[in-house]
Amino acid sequence: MSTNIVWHHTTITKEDRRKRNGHHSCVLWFTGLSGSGKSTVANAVSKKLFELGIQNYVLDGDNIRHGLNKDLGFSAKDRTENIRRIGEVAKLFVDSGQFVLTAFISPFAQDRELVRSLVENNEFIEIYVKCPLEECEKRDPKGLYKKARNGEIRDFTGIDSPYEEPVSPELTIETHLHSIEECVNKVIAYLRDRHFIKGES
Ligand SMILES: Nc1ncnc2c1ncn2[C@@H]1O[C@H](COP(=O)(O)OS(=O)(=O)O)[C@@H](OP(=O)(O)O)[C@H]1O
Ligand SMILES: Nc1ncnc2c1ncn2[C@@H]1O[C@H](COP(=O)(O)OP(=O)(O)O)[C@@H](O)[C@H]1O
Repeated sequence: MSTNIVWHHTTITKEDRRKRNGHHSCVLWFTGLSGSGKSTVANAVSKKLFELGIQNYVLDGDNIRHGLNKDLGFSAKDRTENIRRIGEVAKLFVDSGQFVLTAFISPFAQDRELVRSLVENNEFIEIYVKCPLEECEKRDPKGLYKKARNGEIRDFTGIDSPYEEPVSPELTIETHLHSIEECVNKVIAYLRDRHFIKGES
């Protein structure tokens, strides 16, 4: 596929952009069941980072599937391609010197590992948004679990499509046990402790 295509190095490097921004750049990869709280926590962390003057952007499942990935459905093959493309986009954000927060179910461990391998060692932070299926189903913010139980939606994660739990994520947040604010603080504390952002946790 890529015959006759040569990688073109940019004049301004990732390091130049990081220096100008005054901070590191990385991927905060939120993964978890539908309704576990990926979007809610990612957006709240994004707001906090914004207030701290950190360049960041949220890539959200529903939004990406309206545009870039609107040709993809929810078969295992399409989910893998969904995550691969998002991984490539996330890599571009890291290269641009920004934090990128992604909120996708990303149910397959192998797909998440592929994204990890696209960026450098300290640039991928996997955040497992842990919440029991029963609680996600109770929340059902979009009414999708109800539809899945009624058979109106097929291949729904947690119902008739698998979710592979992260084995050793950088961070786990348990949204059925802790408030949104507590979950956000845990992410920010992690970033401070690892010197991704300045300040004491
Ligand atoms: N079959 C099926 N399974 C799971 N989810 C479904 C399905 N059909 C539609 N939706 C809605 O799509 C959102 C998940 O999209 P993602 O791109 O995050 O999925 S994946 O990572 O490719 O598995 C998911 O959004 P979140 O609730 O934000 O996770 C659902 O709203
Ligand atoms: N600690 C928490 N963290 C995140 N969301 C929570 C928490 N407690 C309750 N919720 C609620 O759970 C729902 C999660 O929905 P959403 O963020 O869209 O999940 P996802 O993006 O994983 O599908 C929201 O209605 C949110 O207000």
